[in-house]
Amino acid sequence: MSETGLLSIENVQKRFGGGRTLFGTERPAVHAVQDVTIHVKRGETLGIVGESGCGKSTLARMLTGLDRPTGGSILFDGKDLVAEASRDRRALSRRIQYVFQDPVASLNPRKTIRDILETPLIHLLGLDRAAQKDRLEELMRAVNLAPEFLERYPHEFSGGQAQRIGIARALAADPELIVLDEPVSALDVSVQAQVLNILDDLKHRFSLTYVFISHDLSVVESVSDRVAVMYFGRIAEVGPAREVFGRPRHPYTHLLLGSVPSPGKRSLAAEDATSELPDPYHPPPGCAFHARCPRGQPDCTAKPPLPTPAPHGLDHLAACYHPHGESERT
Ligand SMILES: Nc1ncnc2c1ncn2[C@@H]1O[C@H](COP(=O)(O)OP(=O)(O)OP(=O)(O)O)[C@@H](O)[C@H]1O
Repeated sequence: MSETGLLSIENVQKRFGGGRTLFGTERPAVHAVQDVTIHVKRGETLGIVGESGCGKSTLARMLTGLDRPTGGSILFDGKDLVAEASRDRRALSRRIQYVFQDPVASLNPRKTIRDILETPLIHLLGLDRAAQKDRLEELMRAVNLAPEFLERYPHEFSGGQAQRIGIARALAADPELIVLDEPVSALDVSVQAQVLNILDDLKHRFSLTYVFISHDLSVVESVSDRVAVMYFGRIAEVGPAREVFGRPRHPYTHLLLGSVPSPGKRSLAAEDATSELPDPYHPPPGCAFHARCPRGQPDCTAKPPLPTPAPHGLDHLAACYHPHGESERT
């Protein structure tokens, strides 16, 4: 794996609402993403995990230029992503692609698979007819679908096949980075494994970098080189996957891992832990996890803790005043 940084997310914020109405009253604001800093190397898979409403999709949309941050910066290959998106949206779409959660809904029902896959080949890559034909066949082979399927419509496919088409569409642009937002959550477990295998194969074959978003801990653990655990819009913990899962430092990560129903089945853990999420319009002072935290102390309510490196490694950070220590490995 190359050590070159491809994506630098620096103190990124996204606020929805806020400001004042025409009559001068304050509009309520939600801070969907706050002070998020993550670096992704070329060839790496960054997993982002957290329960519903923690800001995962908002972050994903900012990474693909669909939403603008209200603060901080996102550098893609050294260049400001927001500026690139407004200067040449098409060039950015070529390099960064997005795969959606709902495979069937994300495909235009009135278009054949050929039309769907040709669009990026023509509009983003400008390929001629002969090159399009070769590339279409290559894309179908890459996602294990027979070329005959090109003439069919999305509703004729199962969820797993439709997601493979969604992946082929992302791949058609010949991107460097693919942001996968809950790409297997809508699929049966047996089908999830097929899609994950294809993603792994494609990543190596086409030297891709992935940002893989999921509430499913076991999926994130199986695909990620690094993992960011999000809570209430912020990074609770980030580090190499084996460290975050092997010796979690943040009490929230412990809670997620501890609510695992049975060995090897972590799929519901994030959802199981969704009790008492703070009100996003009235965030608590200090650490947002404090009220649920078994290690909470009075100092936790002063101000939000900053991500701090672990004694065992500078690349394993936890935003906690009282993190679990080296001796408490799970
Ligand atoms: N367009 C919007 N306007 C106002 N608030 C929004 C908007 N989009 C998201 N939010 C709020 O921002 C917060 C983060 O939402 P987001 O969808 O990013 O979370 P998520 O982790 O992806 O959740 P899920 O898995 O349910 O999609 C939530 O409180 C949500 O209600």
